[in-house]
Amino acid sequence: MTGVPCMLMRGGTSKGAYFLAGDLPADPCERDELLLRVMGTPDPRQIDGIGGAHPLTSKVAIVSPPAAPGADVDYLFLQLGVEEAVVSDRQNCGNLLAGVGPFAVERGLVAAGPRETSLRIRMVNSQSLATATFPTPGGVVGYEGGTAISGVPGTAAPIMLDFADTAGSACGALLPTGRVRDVVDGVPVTCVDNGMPVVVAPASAFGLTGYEGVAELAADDALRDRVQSLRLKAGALMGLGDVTGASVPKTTLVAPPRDGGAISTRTFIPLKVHASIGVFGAVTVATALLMDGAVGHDLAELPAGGGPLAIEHPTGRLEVLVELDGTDVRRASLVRTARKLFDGTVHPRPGGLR
Ligand SMILES: O=C(O)/C=C(\CC(=O)C(=O)O)C(=O)O
Repeated sequence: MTGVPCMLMRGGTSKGAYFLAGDLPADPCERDELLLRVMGTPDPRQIDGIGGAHPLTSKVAIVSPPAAPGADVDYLFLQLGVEEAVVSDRQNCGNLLAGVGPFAVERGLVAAGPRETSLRIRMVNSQSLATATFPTPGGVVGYEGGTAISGVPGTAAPIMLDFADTAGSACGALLPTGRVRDVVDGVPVTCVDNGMPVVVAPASAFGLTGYEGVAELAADDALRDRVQSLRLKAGALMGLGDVTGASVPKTTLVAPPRDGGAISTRTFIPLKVHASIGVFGAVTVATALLMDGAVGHDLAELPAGGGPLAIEHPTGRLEVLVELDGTDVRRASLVRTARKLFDGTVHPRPGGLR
């Protein structure tokens, strides 16, 4: 194989390579090996590939016609390592999800509506459904618009994402330990999965304010070790087994809001500090905030009468609406943007990983 049709897109605050499943090897091992060569993994700079040398820019979306009724397209997300030759399908990515609808229209997998298009997307990683609604003026994807999202310069067309069945995406239950609060390594935590397995812990338990900058947190090796120890134990409690090399669970340190939002967050994915927060990460943290007794509930400023929660993060805020009925999730929704960066043929580095 010399070249593979590929579209590079920004999806929300991430960037990834989008492929039609039919353009990639059917065998998952062959496919993953090819994708590592496409991204330039393993290499801290990914200099011989199209990866951006960070987990948020070392991502792949694979889109295909639906394998079962109930969806318009299927979307498999793969997280590729940067320094390590690993490919993981153990988590969703709600940021790349934003680009899936536009990509499916661009590739002719689905017909666009005359003004906007609504697609049901099966997130194969968790077998859950998302509905994406985005502008398609004149039957073509409109990327331009007036919607700003924190962490991305400028504005673009809004992409509405709605979720109905994301609880227990990777762990099988919203509260995978069976409790709303646990104590791990002496730290009170809430282990929760509403689209992303997350360990929510108070920043104060780590001697932090929770408002530190990304560079400061990233330079703190002792903190990194404590986060790893916490997530290893919490991951086992959540039924995820040995998560040493896994991309989940994430850890989010929470503190009272200070910019008019619901909560302040600093998130580790799983050990690198996130410049903002993932989509499902934010949905999951917002879900915890709404539960009596959960870590974060007592620190949060919740809007009287419900409504969207603004999750503050190092580069702004992400607003998510989560509707709970006790510990049953009714729905979640939020807005993202996406942009086509290039469409062409990617030429992977020739075979052999090392
Ligand atoms: O947590 C991560 O690895 C980062 C993500 C994943 C994501 O989007 C999500 O949580 O839905 C991101 O910011 O893209």
